[in-house]
Amino acid sequence: METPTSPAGGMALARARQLFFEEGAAPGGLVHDAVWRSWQRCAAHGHRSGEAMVFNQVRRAALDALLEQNRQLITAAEPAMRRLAASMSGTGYGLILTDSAGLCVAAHGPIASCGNALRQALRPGVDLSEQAVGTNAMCAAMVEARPIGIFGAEHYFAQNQGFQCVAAPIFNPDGELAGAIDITRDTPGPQLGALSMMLDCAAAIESALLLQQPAHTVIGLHWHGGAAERFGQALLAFGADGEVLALNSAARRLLGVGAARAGLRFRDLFLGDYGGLLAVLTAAHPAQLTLQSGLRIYAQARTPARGASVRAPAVAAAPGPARQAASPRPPGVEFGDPAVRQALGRAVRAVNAGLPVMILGETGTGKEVAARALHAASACAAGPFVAINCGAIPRELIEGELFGYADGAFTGARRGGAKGRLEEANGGTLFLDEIGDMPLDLQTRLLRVLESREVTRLGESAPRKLAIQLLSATHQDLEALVGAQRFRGDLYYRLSGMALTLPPLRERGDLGALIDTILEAEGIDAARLGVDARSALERHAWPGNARELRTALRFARAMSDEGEPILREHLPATVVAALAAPAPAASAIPETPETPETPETPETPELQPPRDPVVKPLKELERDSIADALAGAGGNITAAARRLGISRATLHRRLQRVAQPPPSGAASAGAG
Ligand SMILES: Nc1ncnc2c1ncn2[C@@H]1O[C@H](COP(=O)(O)OP(=O)(O)OP(=O)(O)O)[C@@H](O)[C@H]1O
Repeated sequence: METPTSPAGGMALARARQLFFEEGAAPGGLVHDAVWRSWQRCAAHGHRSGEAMVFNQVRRAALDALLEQNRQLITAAEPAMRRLAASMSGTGYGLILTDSAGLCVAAHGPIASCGNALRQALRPGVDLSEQAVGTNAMCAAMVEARPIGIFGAEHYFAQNQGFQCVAAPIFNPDGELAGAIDITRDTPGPQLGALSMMLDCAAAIESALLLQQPAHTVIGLHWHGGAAERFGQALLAFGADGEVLALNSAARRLLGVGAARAGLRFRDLFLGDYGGLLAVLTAAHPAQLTLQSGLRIYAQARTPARGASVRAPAVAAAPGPARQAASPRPPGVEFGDPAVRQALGRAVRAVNAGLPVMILGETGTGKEVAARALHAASACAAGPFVAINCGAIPRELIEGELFGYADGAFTGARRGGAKGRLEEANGGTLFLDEIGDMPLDLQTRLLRVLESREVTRLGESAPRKLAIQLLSATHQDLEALVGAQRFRGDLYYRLSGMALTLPPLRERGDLGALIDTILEAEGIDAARLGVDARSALERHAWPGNARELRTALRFARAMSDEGEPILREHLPATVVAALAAPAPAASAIPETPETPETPETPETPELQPPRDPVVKPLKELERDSIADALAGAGGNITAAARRLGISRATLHRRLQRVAQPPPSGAASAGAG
């Protein structure tokens, strides 16, 4: 009688009800103990078995709040519920997801074929707690922390005795009760399959809940290295230093970990260290791990559904967790696109949880802008923001620049030594831009610093403590670089606690708002932008992304008279060229005949060899702006790049280009 997953015998149950409800006596072994305990709780609420009960739904405003509070659970349950709904179709079963208080937060059901009572229960917002509707499977399963079936007369209220229900509890990655999943019908009959389906469904929801959490690595565990598909079941999420961030129930069972896991680390569970696991972990092949008991088990990298894994740098624009962190929006920056806003909000949460965030995106998508915004929205906002462009520092200077040096460490070393950029970032954020360009030997050194959280200056032996928040960015495919052994896999894992992917401008939905924001930031009155010019901007594909847009608006300002309208002809040729390209429809006539015909849109917004007269001022303008910026910054490349709103690497590239003679046959535009 201890496993209430099948109904107690009819005679025994009738006698149990008589004993409990009429004689006030214990039903002994005539009913499952879990059912009896539930009856006792219902009696303690003051209910009588024969009284009329109703399925009450919370009010509209409370329903919205309830669904919002449980968004993470609902989102995690949605795929499994959809699949189950398909296999239940035509069977008379309904499917209910409740929160931990027994309130229905999602339901699927055969509305047409089921009876009125079940129809009433199958609505989000209905209070299905024991206090409201008496003994039921979801509440019993949550109280007993195991799957339970409640059949017919096991229900406390006589009115509910037509129900047959089976439920399994759902625990969140902290081991706390999140809710229950339940399958119910109002016709008698065998319950074959219901229990196992609820168990599997609860496990799938728990895994989905875990995969919603930002984590450095999520691994799937199993005791044998055979069937790869089983690696999804016991999941374990680690932070960047091997701290256990989350486990699902299957992992708790496998590892014998209870709800409390504060301070639990990789080495408390396994022999060896976390870095060792990272070195061998792949999604394709099981890696062997040894438990502290000496037993061997197998681990594989899991690719989470969204955003939070080392193996999945892409951040999908899927609905996020219930408690969204506010997306940062510093002045002069536009993150109006919902996918970008959501991804940034998640990244703020990751940063504040101590996870390093790797920002991915094409050139000019705003990776540095995003890094600064994350810093400004983080708990370290009061500390320094130190950006290092790993591709721009000359090879021979990089070590000293990053790690600092002691007095007399090398010829020309500053007296008294100097702090490196890493030390400068202490208490704040270190932003490693163009991380894919970092030389391999420095990657090794950087990895050591990040793991030990200590830095040793060149020529010194005593390490200094470092407390930094880590952000990095690249436009390269780092996984491919790891595959080609040009980037260390362990450093990649160390840096990508969460990947934040910035979409290219052509895929963003906030181009109009971004144009206005940049106009304002550049001090250009938005009213000056003519309709034709705006529509040209809106139709351009922006291969150079936000940077190209900013440059185009600066160009338009330079080409137009102060206070006069900005027209299409004031825009760079590359932008209006898009309009001159053949339209898919019959007519390829440009909107304004005076627009000069320009060649097809070049791949990058940067200067192409001058091919028509309109390109000439652009190149001259670039050379002049660079010269101005360098003059204003006293010749300092970093400061000049900052003035121009470009990275140091880009400035180096552009300096080289403007210094080059024009290609033969081209107009002598701007080569200085
Ligand atoms: N969200 C935004 N709102 C306003 N301006 C933006 C935004 N994103 C980028 N920009 C502008 O675009 C330019 C390029 O931004 P940023 O340097 O951050 O790009 P990036 O992706 O780091 O480029 P790269 O890969 O070449 O280093 C800057 O002038 C910046 O001000």
